[in-house]
Amino acid sequence: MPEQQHSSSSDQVLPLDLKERLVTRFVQDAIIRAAVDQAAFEIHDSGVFALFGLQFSFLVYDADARALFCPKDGSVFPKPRNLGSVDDVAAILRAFHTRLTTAEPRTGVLAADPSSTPGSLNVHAPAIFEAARQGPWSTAGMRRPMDPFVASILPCPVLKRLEELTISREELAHEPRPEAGPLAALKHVLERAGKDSVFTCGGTFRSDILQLRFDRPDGSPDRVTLPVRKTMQSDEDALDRLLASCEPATFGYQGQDILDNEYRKALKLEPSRFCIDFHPADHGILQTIADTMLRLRTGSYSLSAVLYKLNIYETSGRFKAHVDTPRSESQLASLVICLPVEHTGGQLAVRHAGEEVIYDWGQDPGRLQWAAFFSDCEHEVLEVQSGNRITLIYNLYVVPNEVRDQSLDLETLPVCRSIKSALCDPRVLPNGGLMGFHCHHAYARHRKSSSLDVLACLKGVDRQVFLAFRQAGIGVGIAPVLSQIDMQAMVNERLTSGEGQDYYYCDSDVEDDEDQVLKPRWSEQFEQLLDRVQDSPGTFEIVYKDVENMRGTGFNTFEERLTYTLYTRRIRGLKSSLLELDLENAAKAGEALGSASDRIGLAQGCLGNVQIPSHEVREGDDEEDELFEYWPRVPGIKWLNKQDGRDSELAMAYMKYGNQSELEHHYASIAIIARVPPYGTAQRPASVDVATEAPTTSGLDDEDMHRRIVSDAFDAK
Ligand SMILES: O=C(O)CCC(=O)C(=O)O
Ligand SMILES: [Fe+2]
Repeated sequence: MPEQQHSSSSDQVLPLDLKERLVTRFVQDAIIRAAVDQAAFEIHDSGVFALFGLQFSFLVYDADARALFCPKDGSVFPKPRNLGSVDDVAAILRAFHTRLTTAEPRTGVLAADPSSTPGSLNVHAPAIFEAARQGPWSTAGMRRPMDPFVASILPCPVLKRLEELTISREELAHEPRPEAGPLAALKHVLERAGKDSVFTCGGTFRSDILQLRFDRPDGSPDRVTLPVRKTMQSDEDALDRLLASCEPATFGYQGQDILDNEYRKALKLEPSRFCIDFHPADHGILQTIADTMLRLRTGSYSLSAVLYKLNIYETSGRFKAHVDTPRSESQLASLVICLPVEHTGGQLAVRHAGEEVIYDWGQDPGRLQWAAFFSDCEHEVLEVQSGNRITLIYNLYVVPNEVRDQSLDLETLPVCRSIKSALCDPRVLPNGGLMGFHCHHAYARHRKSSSLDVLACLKGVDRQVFLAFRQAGIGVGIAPVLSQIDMQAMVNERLTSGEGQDYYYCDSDVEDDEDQVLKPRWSEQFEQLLDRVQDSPGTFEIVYKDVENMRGTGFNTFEERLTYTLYTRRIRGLKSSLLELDLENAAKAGEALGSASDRIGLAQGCLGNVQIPSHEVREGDDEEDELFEYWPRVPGIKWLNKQDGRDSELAMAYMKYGNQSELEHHYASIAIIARVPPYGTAQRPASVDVATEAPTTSGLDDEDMHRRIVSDAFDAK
């Protein structure tokens, strides 16, 4: 947004006493937390807030002067550079206050006039305005009543945004101190990129008159013209006949089709029983989705839309929170097109990682309106208040045209720059090793086999991370992981069931083969393991540290934590798949996932059907040896983020509430694993200039290097 709009003549001028109140209160309470690259916010009981902009050369800090992240150069430093004390902050805020003159009427953002702010506090409101505009937002969930005046000048979008971004004093007190060290900046960028990544987008357009043809229950053809002309009784009658031709819509609950009006009150028509003279590709919708949600240009892939259902929600219709059942591994997103039929209510809420976007289509019944979202995102149709909400549902599949994303300018992505600069840092994995990133999205997997083209299907920030490593010439693959909740459940189960269960092999192929099923008794097992581990001190330290690091994660005893570590290492270590990964190109990466799936198995849904490569167990081998081989020698993967956020979503538990009962495909949590060569070797980037050409992969062909990295990774010294 151009800057001159901040001070447009329609802006409201704040009364002085409010300004005083705002600022006095604010300064008194000045615990201002560094935000990332857009704004820092603070809301107080009175609804007072402040915004700080993009151009901070320093960051405001709390009284404890914790480590800060500086968005300008990505550095993280333990103490503020430019600020001495809270008083300094207060002085700057006072200067800001004198210039706090306007409220942008549409967004309600209070703005300082950028031209008159002191250089040290160069508030760049456009970015803030942009963030605030990204609505629509709802005020649901507001924690505190707003000052009435502030409320009157702040429409919902900003309230919601501020509410989301606000960090209360209490929360701040409990926040872990920001991590220092060479990877801190990268971790921060990744965290933010995950939060900022677009998981849904929508739009609206005026369409021609549409003809929706459908089969009546007796099979005879019929049709309705849209938009329904209010004055035409024949249109209304046709709509009634359409309603009468639909069936009640079920939903999938734990593998069964359930009809439950409390959960889903809707009518549906199968695509075999209707057709419409409209296709989303004709209106540029697919292109917009590809541009916005994938940020990749065409050429490397296409999106294809396959009509899935027609849904009708009459008054009081709804569909509570669910995650769409994936129809194939290449299903990337779901598209909802709202047909021009009058209704109110029935908003579509789409959620991911704590963010929510609401589409309210009742306002403009003359237009076609649409929303797309990544299929692993939870969504919900709120209750329809009046009229009929009629939607077409499409599944969006990705169809790769060629393997590489040649058209992507990676240097435009902060994630790519940060990964590159971390790789150039000699302190980061100086001897090489594995670096891991837990994907923000879940991915559809086929239960039995996988032919997934990983790159084509990666979503949002996950895609950026994968590409960034590859662009830097680093071998990178993906691996299935179990969620912490799954692990917790499994660990508890194992610990409480006296008899060990078939926990090493749950693969139905090997289930019946008694010889291949290990049935340890945990305590003895642990003791033996510990003995073994303690014999090799280097290894023990690594493992012990990992186990200890899990304090506070819900695993209370050492034994629980060790069990967890054992599991996760066995899954995440992925010894055999990583050894065989040859991931210079995406096609191979696709294969690698497939083979990883065959050999390692997957954490399936929330119940964690853990499989261990059956071919790895040679008959007659000592079980202890097997165990030892899998576990203690695998040193830790350097994780760039925590595996969090998704556990609380329905994504992993969609098998509880899907839009369909069939479970051929399921969502799996996956991680991106990069094999980082030792610092100083030719295969490791040494300069932060991000190459814009296609990556050189010659380094990765170096067999010796490959072996060395892998053996470094697995044979702890
Ligand atoms: O009709 C809608 O807006 C969404 C329907 C939906 O989520 C589904 O059919 O799975
Ligand atoms: Fe759905």
